[in-house]
Amino acid sequence: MANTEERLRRTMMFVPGNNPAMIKDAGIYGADSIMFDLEDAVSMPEKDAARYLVYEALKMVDYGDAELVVRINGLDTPYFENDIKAMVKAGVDVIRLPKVESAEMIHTLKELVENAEKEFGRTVGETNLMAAIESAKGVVNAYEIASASDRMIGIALSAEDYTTDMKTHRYPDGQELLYARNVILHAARAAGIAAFDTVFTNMDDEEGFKRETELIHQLGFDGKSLINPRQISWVNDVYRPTKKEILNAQNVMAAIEAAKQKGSGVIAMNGQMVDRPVVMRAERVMRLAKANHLVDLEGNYIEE
Ligand SMILES: CC(=O)SCCNC(=O)CCNC(=O)[C@H](O)C(C)(C)COP(=O)(O)OP(=O)(O)OC[C@H]1O[C@@H](n2cnc3c(N)ncnc32)[C@H](O)[C@@H]1OP(=O)(O)O
Ligand SMILES: O=C([O-])CC(=O)C(=O)O
Ligand SMILES: [Mg+2]
Repeated sequence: MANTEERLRRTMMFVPGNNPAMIKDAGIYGADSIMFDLEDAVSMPEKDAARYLVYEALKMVDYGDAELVVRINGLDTPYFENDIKAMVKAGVDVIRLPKVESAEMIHTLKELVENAEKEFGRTVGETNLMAAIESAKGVVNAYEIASASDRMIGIALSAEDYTTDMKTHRYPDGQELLYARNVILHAARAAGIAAFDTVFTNMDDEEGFKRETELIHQLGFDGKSLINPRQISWVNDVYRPTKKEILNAQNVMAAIEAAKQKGSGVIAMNGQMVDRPVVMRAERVMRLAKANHLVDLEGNYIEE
């Protein structure tokens, strides 16, 4: 299973695959993952041009440390096979398949990706996969989808299509998404991969966006799909650990190190038991602290 703790994936920003200016500058905003879209942001007559544009960008543009994801067209379209070939040839990090409803769809994707890796001389196994779940059937089959391949790094809720399938729409309190969010989270965690929340389409509603992000952060999502660069800092604000959380994490790491010296995996700290799960949470806080430049290279808190 891919190790989802290797990298932070708080922000996965959609970039329309037919927009050269947005594609060129997509790296400057600091998204953890940049997701070029060949699917619903691109109209039918532009599919081939968008594929070519994204292929060239993947090969030519320096996006720094960002993870590079491409949302290809669905398996029910005439485009996905060419999408897979071009993106694998260009060396994309992750292929995101939309509208996934079964493990078989991931098996098909995996086979085509593997064939393309062989055809274009890439290392077999280097292309990671993820699935967007956009229907009732996808939610019901979330665990079999999440565990369908050891290339899977995550599953994402796609609430625009999902609420359409459910014959509802999106409400400010998100009640209509609660079941799907919980199922997707449990499926991802049970499979040992990442869980991503859906896009928030009103770009000017900072308050509503932050309310939704606080909810998905509380539930345990790794991050969120975004449509606009201004949403990146709003997510990072919610995911940024506080000074108190960082200092506590440092104390936990020091306490468990002291316990290890004495040959124990558990120790008491200020009346609280510190064991493996507490240490794993502390490690995640420290990763977030580093990503937010709140600690120096030795892990010491940097006072503002
Ligand atoms: C349901 C779904 O399937 S959602 C996924 C598919 N949808 C998408 O991919 C849409 C992604 N988002 C966008 O295309 C755009 O944000 C829009 C069209 C919604 C709004 O665009 P704008 O009105 O230009 O937004 P805004 O004024 O905030 O843009 C500010 C800057 O950020 C850039 N920008 C905006 N959105 C993006 C983006 N998603 N990726 C990269 N750059 C972006 C703009 O080009 C602009 O750059 P500039 O200052 O150099 O000119
Ligand atoms: O993945 C997303 O959040 C965007 C999307 O396709 C949807 O909501 O249907
Ligand atoms: Mg969709």
